Amino acid sequence: MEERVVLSVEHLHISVPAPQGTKKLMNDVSFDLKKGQVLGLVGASGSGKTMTCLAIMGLLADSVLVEQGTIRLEGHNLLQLHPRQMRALRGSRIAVIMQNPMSAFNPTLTIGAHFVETIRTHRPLSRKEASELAVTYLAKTGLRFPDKLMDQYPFQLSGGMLQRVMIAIAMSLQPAVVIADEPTTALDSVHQTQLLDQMYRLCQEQDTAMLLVSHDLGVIAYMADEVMVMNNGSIVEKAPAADLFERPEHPYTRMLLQARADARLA
Ligand SMILES: Nc1ncnc2c1ncn2[C@@H]1O[C@H](COP(=O)(O)OP(=O)(O)OP(=O)(O)O)[C@@H](O)[C@H]1O
Repeated sequence: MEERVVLSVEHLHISVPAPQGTKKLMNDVSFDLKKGQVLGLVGASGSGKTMTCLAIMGLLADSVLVEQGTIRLEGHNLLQLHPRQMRALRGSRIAVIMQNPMSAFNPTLTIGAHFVETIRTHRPLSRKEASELAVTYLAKTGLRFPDKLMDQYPFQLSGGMLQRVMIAIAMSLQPAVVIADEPTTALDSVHQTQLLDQMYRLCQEQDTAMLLVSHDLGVIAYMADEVMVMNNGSIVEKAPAADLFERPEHPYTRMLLQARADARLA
C-alpha cells in the first residue's frame, strides 16, 4: 500500500437476495483514499453511495452479502475484523458525519455528556481531560461559548450548531478517515459554506482523509480534490475534480453535469 493511502477499497462486489437469485448492489468498486485528501462521491439516488459508506463502516444490513473484495484501513482488512474490533475502529479511526444531526443525539443527554462518553469509549482520559478536549474541539468548529454548550441539550441547539458538534466529536478522536454523507444538505447555503470550510480546515490540520458523499455537485466542486461518479453500483468515472468538471468523459457524468446546469437555468 502506498505510504499516504489510508483506505483502500478493492474489487468490492455486494449483493442482496432477490426473487430471481441475487441483486447486485455494488459491482467491482475500487478506490484509494490518501491522507488529507477529500474524495467526492456523486451519483443519482440509489446509485450505491450510502452502501459504499456502510460497507466501509462495517454497518451493512445482515441481508447484504459481500461477495468479493477487500476494504483496508491502515493495513487492516475491515471485512475480516471481529465486530468488536470493528466497533473499536468506528469512531476512533473512521468517523462519520451524517445528514441529520438530531437523530445522532440522545435528547436526554447534554452535549458534554455525549462528548465525554464518546471520547472515553476510545481514549484513556479522565472526565476532566475529556471535557477539556471537548471544549477545545467545539471552539475549533467555530462554536461560541463552548463551555456553556457543554451543559445544553440537543433540542436547545439549531441544526447547524448540532452539525458542528457532530463534527467536533468526530474530529476530536483524530480519525484517519471521515465519512461525510450529505453533511450539509439540511443547511442554508451560507451555513453550508462555513461548515464545509471548517471541516476542510480540521481535516487538513490533522491530515485526515475525507470521503464526501453528496448529490450536490456544487458542494463536491467546492471541496473535493478528486471525484468518483457512481451509477448503478459501479464507479463509472474517477478524476481530479477540475478535470471532471471541465472535461467529463463518461456519458453518465456528462448527464449529471448537464442536469445541474439545467437546474441552474430553470
Ligand atoms: N438492505 C438493503 N436490501 C436491499 N437493497 C438495498 C438495501 N439497502 C439499499 N439497497 C438498495 O441498494 C441500492 C443502492 O442504495 P444506496 O442507499 O447506496 O443509494 P444512494 O446512492 O446512497 O442513494 P441516495 O442518494 O438516495 O441516498 C438501491 O437500489 C437500494 O434500493
